[in-house]
Parts: sequence; structure tokens; C-alpha cells
Amino acid sequence: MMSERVVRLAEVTRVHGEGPQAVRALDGVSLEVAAGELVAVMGPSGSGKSTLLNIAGGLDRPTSGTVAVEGAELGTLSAKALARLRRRHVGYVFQDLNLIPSLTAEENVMLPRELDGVAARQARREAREVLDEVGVPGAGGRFPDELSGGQRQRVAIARALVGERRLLLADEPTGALDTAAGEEILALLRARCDAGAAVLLVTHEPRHAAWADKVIFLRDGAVADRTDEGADELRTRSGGAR
Ligand SMILES: Nc1ncnc2c1ncn2[C@@H]1O[C@H](COP(=O)(O)OP(=O)(O)OP(=O)(O)O)[C@@H](O)[C@H]1O
Repeated sequence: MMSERVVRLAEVTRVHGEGPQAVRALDGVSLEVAAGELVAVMGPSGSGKSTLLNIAGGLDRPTSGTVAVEGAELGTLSAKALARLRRRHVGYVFQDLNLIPSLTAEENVMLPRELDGVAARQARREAREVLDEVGVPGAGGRFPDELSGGQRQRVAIARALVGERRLLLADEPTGALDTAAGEEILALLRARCDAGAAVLLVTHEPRHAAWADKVIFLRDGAVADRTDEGADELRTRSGGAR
């Protein structure tokens, strides 16, 4: 099967700050994720995982190198075109979730669709479907602070999934969940992937990386190791390092 590339990073370097304070968060990283592919990103704290995800989704720009999403090179887009591309094609699950506290769960999930010009009725219908899919069907009318940590996490995932986005970026999306619930979320991401999404997943858990088609291991902003066959091969090759 011809694989269709959804995101491509070529020789991406990102330096945060300037002068003696400068931190090279990414250093010459190249990476592609195709439709139907789940790529796990692993590595110690500070190795550049979140920076990689932010750059892949156009939330941050590389200092050098290029990023293309659905064939569009992000560096060549106007701010408006970039915002539109992000809304249409990219779903994010952030470490800190970023739900809007004054909106109900359902309204949080509707928001990106409404910003995209989808009518409220349809956005609401889509939001309900996806809240159902992530396993919080009754939570739609409640506000984030009325939900448990695990429920909030599922709502944040629903917001990323709504609208059939082709690129899903998830930074430790199972942080607030117990093992069984975490596995459910991974199964959900895997299913979206099998339905044609490209997924980039930051995780510390080899158990989660085992759902991946490929694992990228970052160290000091560079790709220290990569496998084509998920976490099992990585564990074998790196002598058990996580
Ligand atoms: N906005 C910023 N300004 C300055 N330095 C930054 C900024 N963002 C990240 N860094 C630095 O860049 C490096 C990579 O950070 P990043 O958050 O990408 O790592 P990470 O692998 O996601 O870490 P963690 O697992 O702890 O989330 C770190 O040294 C970090 O301190």
C-alpha cells in the first residue's frame, strides 16, 4: 500500500533563547508520519519531545529546517493560513489539557468545529458522538472543574479527535488515567490511526509505545535511536532503556 505522508520534518533545529542561555531543544531532527501510522516519541525529560510535537503541529517554528503538514510547508504560510491548517488538520492533546473552564465539556469539544465555520447544531452532534467514543457520554453538560481528572483527560482527547483531523499530536495523553483507562485511550488513538490518521505520541511508557508502528528515541534534541517495529524491538536493542 502506498503510504501517504501527513507530516514531514526535515533537519529541524530549534534553539530556545539566545547567547549563553541558548538551549538547543532539537538538533537536526528528520521525521515523517504517514496516514495510518502511529509513531511514539520517547526520551528523558528535557530531550525535546514537547518541542518536537509543538513544531510538528505548527505551534512553534524551527530555528532551521522545514516542516510540512498535508503537503503545505508551514514556513511559507501566512499566520491566517497556518491557523486554518492547524484547526482543520491538527488535533492536540496537551500535557496540561488546556480545557476552557467557563465552557462545558461539550462546548469545549464544539469550539474548534465552530471556529471552522461548522453550524452549532452539527458541531454539537459531532461533539456528542466523540464524547461517546472516548467514554464520557454523560459528561457533556458539565464544566471541567466538575469532572474527575480522567474525565477531563478524555474530554481533551475528544476535542482533538473531533472533525476527523488527520494529524493527532498527543503529549502524554494518559497522564491522569489508571492503567486500564490509559490502554483504552491508546486503543482509541490506534483506531483513529487505522482509520487514516497520522499520530505522534509522546510517552514514557514502553507499554504504550508497544501500540506504535515506530518508536523515535530522543536524547539531547537528537534522534538517538529509532525502530520500525514498536517498543519491543527498542527495548531489545537499547538493553532495556525506557
Ligand atoms: N520556551 C522555552 N524557552 C527556553 N527553553 C525551553 C523552552 N521550551 C523548552 N525549553 C528547553 O528545551 C529543552 C527541551 O524541552 P522539551 O520540553 O521539549 O523536552 P521534553 O522532552 O518534552 O521534556 P519533558 O519530558 O520534561 O516534558 C529543555 O532543556 C527545556 O528546558
